[in-house]
Amino acid sequence: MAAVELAKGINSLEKIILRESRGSSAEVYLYGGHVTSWKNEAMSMERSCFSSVALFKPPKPIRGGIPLCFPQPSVEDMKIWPHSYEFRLRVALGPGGDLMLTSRIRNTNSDERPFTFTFAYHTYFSVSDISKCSSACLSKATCFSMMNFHTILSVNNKIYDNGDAITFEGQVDKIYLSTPTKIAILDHEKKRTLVLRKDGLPDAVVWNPWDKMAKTIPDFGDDEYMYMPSVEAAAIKKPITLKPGEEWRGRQELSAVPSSYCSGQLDPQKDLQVDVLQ
Ligand SMILES: O=P(O)(O)OC[C@H]1O[C@H](O)[C@H](O)[C@@H](O)[C@@H]1O
Repeated sequence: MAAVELAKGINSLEKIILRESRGSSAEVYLYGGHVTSWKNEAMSMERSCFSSVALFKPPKPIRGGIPLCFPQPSVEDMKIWPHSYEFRLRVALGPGGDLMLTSRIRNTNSDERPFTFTFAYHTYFSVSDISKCSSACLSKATCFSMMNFHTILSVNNKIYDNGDAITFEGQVDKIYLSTPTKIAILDHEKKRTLVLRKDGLPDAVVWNPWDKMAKTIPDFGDDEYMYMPSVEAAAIKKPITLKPGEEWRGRQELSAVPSSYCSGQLDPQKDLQVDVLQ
């Protein structure tokens, strides 16, 4: 049976647990509207993950899961972003265990002031150990002859290898502009594909601190960069401006499927129209 439960989480922070009738579940901390867990029991996999050393101590954000990157005014934040807004986050689990996040942000300034913001669903995915599996999977990954997992971008349900697929081989922090609405993360080790669909969020961020930077982040385990890359649906290049009363909507949907892509479904000749900022 589908169920929604309010429970105490780490450090007594309140969280909502969603359970879908076929066994999928998700957990959302009310602090930050932060999804910390998304599981699909049918496939016995954790789909998103949070750091083992994550702090659950406001006002610090929680490391991992799906932090919402948006001005979240504390008294200090209000000094640089002095606005009033209503933010409604809808978190839903679909019948197949898909996780759907819909954010609605409305300008509630009582004067005539518009405000401007950028936004991202800073999604940390749970993937296999890149360094441990790469050589084995190199030989298996006949479709792409890449390392054990990589990201490809797809257009209109057809999957295209971009010929220079994004691989995680070192520190990365890139913003891809005006990407297709669907991004797939292929994890050959786990033989599964994580699919991110987005709406209202034209850009995408790909981030992984890799080993050296990971050691400098207090709430990120030294080795966790190997298991939790971040691929984020975002609106960055063109900030969103809302006048009082106006509302913006940005949606991200995640699903997980067994990897079934093969070379016949790929067209390496197709180029993606993606600008890389850095
Ligand atoms: O440490 P955080 O504030 O959570 O940020 C972690 C990372 O998030 C994003 O992906 C940004 O593009 C990176 O520049 C940043 O380092």
